[in-house]
Amino acid sequence: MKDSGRVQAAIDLLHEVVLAAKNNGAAAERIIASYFKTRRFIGSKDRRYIRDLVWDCIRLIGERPVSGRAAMLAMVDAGHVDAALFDGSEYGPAVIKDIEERAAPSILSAGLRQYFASIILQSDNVEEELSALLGRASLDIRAKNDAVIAQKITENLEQAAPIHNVPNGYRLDNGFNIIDHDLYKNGMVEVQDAGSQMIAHAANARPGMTVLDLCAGAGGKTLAMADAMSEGGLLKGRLIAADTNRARLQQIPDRAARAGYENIEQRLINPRRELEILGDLTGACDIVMVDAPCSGTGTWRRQPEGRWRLTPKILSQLTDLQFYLLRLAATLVKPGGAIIYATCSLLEDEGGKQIEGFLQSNKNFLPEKIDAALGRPHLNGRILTPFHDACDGFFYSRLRHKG
Ligand SMILES: C[S@@+](CC[C@H](N)C(=O)[O-])C[C@H]1O[C@@H](n2cnc3c(N)ncnc32)[C@H](O)[C@@H]1O
Repeated sequence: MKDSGRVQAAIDLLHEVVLAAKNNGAAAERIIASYFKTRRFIGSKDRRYIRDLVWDCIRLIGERPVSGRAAMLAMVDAGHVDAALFDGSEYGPAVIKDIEERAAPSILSAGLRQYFASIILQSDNVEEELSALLGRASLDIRAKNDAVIAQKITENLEQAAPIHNVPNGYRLDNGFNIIDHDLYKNGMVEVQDAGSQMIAHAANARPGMTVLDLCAGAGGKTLAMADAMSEGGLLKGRLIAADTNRARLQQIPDRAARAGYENIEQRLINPRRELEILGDLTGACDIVMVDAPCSGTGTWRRQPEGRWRLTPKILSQLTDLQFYLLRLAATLVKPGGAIIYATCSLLEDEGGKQIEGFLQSNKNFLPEKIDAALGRPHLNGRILTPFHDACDGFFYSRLRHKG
């Protein structure tokens, strides 16, 4: 493939990503994968070139561009792509006109910046904090809490470096193929970002408890809590994974079986009718984990096109849902029990402000200090950021029912 053809292919892909961002469509990663799946004739070198160009371009532009071509013109303006490649050839992009709409480079839109947590906006390193949101994500794994497994990792996975201040957390080079490693296949390690691991820790789940993971997804935090609830390799107590998304929930049995936990309950719930399925747990849970749907501003390292999706309307729908889920959790937790609220977002509305609002209208709950060496305390909870903590960005809080 000529370079001009590669640039046009990247423009086509970017255009699909722009439309998906506008219409709440598929993630960029999925779009790129399916593009190449239907074009098997594109060789591996060309694929890599096109893929890198698309990701570099997405990272460069903070605000949704009008088109794939406008996005690529920003790459030209920034000196990353040679204007001569817009050569009007059969497979190449049309020659650049004097007046053409082009995107502008930025980390994020000016309108979005104001929503970030005050601890970031008022920090001496605000620019570094914001640029780190688009940095390269690491590949983190969580090992089962077991001295024998720790020894096996030292012996058989010498590439894994223990993550400072994250118990049982290890970091690998990004491209490392952990999925085919025996330690993964045998359920001794799971892929999980260090930040997510810290949130599961904060739940402080123990054997014998009744624990509900209300937004369990594919079970990342459920499995970490199963480990904390196990004795002699067996899960003791009740661990219930609930979610409104069937496809995500269906991934839990295989993952749980690999980790050796057969008795995790799964419940598919209907949005706004959750108590039809969860009613029996009313006032019965020692811990309710609310890992709520959010804007994902803390995970832009993995999904940088998330910046092109977020609108004030979407943010407001998300904060409404988060508040609703917090109130729902309050009815499910037992007197003396705790809610762990988390979002992979660094926006105040989805973090500290959300908890403030909840505590104002739920006088039965008190925020609890979280013992953790990673992150910083912030507004009745803790905040983790890619710049400060080298993990995805999160806000999390622990709320104790007064009993
Ligand atoms: C941040 S993700 C959870 C990630 C998961 N806890 C993990 O550690 O991998 C949020 C989840 O909330 C789910 N969700 C959305 N609306 C919900 C509702 N009304 N009740 C429960 N879960 C909901 C979504 O389907 C999504 O899987």
